[in-house]
Amino acid sequence: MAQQPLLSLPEFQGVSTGTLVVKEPLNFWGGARVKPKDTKNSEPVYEPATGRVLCDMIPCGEEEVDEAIKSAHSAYLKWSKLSGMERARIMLEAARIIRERRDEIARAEVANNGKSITEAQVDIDVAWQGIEYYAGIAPTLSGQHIQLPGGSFAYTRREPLGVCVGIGAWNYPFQIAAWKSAPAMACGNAVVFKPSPMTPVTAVMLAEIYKEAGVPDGLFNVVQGGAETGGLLCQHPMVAKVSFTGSVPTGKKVMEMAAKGVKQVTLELGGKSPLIIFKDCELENAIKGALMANFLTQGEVCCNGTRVFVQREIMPQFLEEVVKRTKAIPVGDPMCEETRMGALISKPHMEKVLGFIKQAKEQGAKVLCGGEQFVPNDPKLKDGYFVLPCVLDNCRDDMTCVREEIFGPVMSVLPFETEEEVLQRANNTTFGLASGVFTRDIARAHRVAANLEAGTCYINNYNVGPVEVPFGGYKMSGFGRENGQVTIEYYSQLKTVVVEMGDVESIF
Ligand SMILES: NC(=O)C1=CN([C@@H]2O[C@H](COP(=O)(O)OP(=O)(O)OC[C@H]3O[C@@H](n4cnc5c(N)ncnc54)[C@H](O)[C@@H]3O)[C@@H](O)[C@H]2O)C=CC1
Ligand SMILES: C[N+](C)(C)CCCC(=O)O
Repeated sequence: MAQQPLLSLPEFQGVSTGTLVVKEPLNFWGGARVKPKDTKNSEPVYEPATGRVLCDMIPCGEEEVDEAIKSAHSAYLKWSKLSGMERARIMLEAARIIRERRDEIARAEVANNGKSITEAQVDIDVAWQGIEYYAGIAPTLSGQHIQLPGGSFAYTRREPLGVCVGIGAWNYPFQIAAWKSAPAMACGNAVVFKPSPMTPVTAVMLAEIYKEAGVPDGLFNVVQGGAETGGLLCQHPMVAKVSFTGSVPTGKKVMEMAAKGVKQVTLELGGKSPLIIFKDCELENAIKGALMANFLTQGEVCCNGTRVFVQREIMPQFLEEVVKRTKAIPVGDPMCEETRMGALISKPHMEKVLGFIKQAKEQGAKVLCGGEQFVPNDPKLKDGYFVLPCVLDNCRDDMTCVREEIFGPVMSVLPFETEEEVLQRANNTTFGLASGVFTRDIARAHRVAANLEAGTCYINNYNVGPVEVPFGGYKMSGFGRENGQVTIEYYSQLKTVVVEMGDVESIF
């Protein structure tokens, strides 16, 4: 039965805040959208900017997860036989279609996630760039030839793993689906992706685009659901690998479940990253860097530099300027081009973030700006989950706002005196996702980068994420990498073939 592609439905065109209603099924396997079998556990999905119900998320059960995985496996058998050039051609076509439909996808993302359209467009660009990048790598995958005595030799083959599961978070729904599927597919794997139950809308768009580009049916599948569905995926015997983005506690559970089946795991977990600003920095850039490190996607970014260490001598100028610019961030309707900060993902999450700010005040922090719920004048936004971006002064290292991941628009500022002291304080955390340093002293910049315990260190910038560059954590922020050439290692395995050219020399 021919299905109309979801993207061509009128409901996805010219979407503005408060207008999108998604009725189509959001599961996808065997090359088509699939209606859920049992709707009894359905959960409402909200539009963060309005608090309105956007659609229902109907979780997949055991039978459906099994169907999706089997469909992935049959596609894997075909896809893995193609040459890298053949896979690349299809992936490049998918990247092209995403570019062409950037606006529709970005609008759907904004309706479901609440981030500003300006940011969502960049996210979609980064998604197609990831697919394009791994399309470029696919034809280069190769093994090694090793000469042995007597004319014998060995060679290695870089082979796919099989069916890979991706489990995504709600902060970058489309981009995470692309970042996980692109390297997996370039290596010849098939993918079953489960988005966060709060952002089920855009992953199925990616599935339809891959289909349109020409992947075999079943190569990229979407199953909706929460913890239970995620658990079924991690424990399924036909799954070879799980790549997870989310919180540390859930990451641990995923790792435990995967361990039972000796499945490979990539974990992209949370952070509480330090950004260190020395007095010899170019202050204008450091201020811009601090804003970029804290306020993208309403602060809901795993690698945000939320502990901003500022050398004492420049603290007054830094605070004055950062507060002025934070107050000037236009918060409101995320579909408007001028908006720079939209709504948090959910009401409970907004309350959690406001709770962190309240606790920070109780522990002695001073709110220099923001930190309150915001109700825009536009009546359709009155039930949205908006929080004004917040700068906290008088912070100490032992405060909850400095130790725990808030995942909201909250910057904690901490003074420091010396390089040695700030390095020790910056590393005094169980997380290790990212870090940043602003200084004009080249030697200091590289010394600090070498001594920070984090998977990424930005020198004189923050939160730039080119797809050519590996991204991932140290310590409890996870392991494995996304993006960059190295990620091929995490989606493939090496087979050694040993070839005897003479007779077998047996000792028996
Ligand atoms: N590192 C990052 O990028 C992110 C970090 N977070 C942090 O996590 C907090 C909670 O956010 P959540 O979305 O609830 O994160 P979460 O870690 O609970 O969920 C992430 C994904 O894992 C799935 N999941 C949940 N339990 C599972 C289980 N037992 N087995 C398999 N899959 C499971 C979820 O359905 C979702 O798709 C946030 O407030 C934030 O601090 C959240 C999202 C992204
Ligand atoms: C795109 N960038 C670099 C801001 C962060 C993406 C990582 C994430 O939070 O999932």
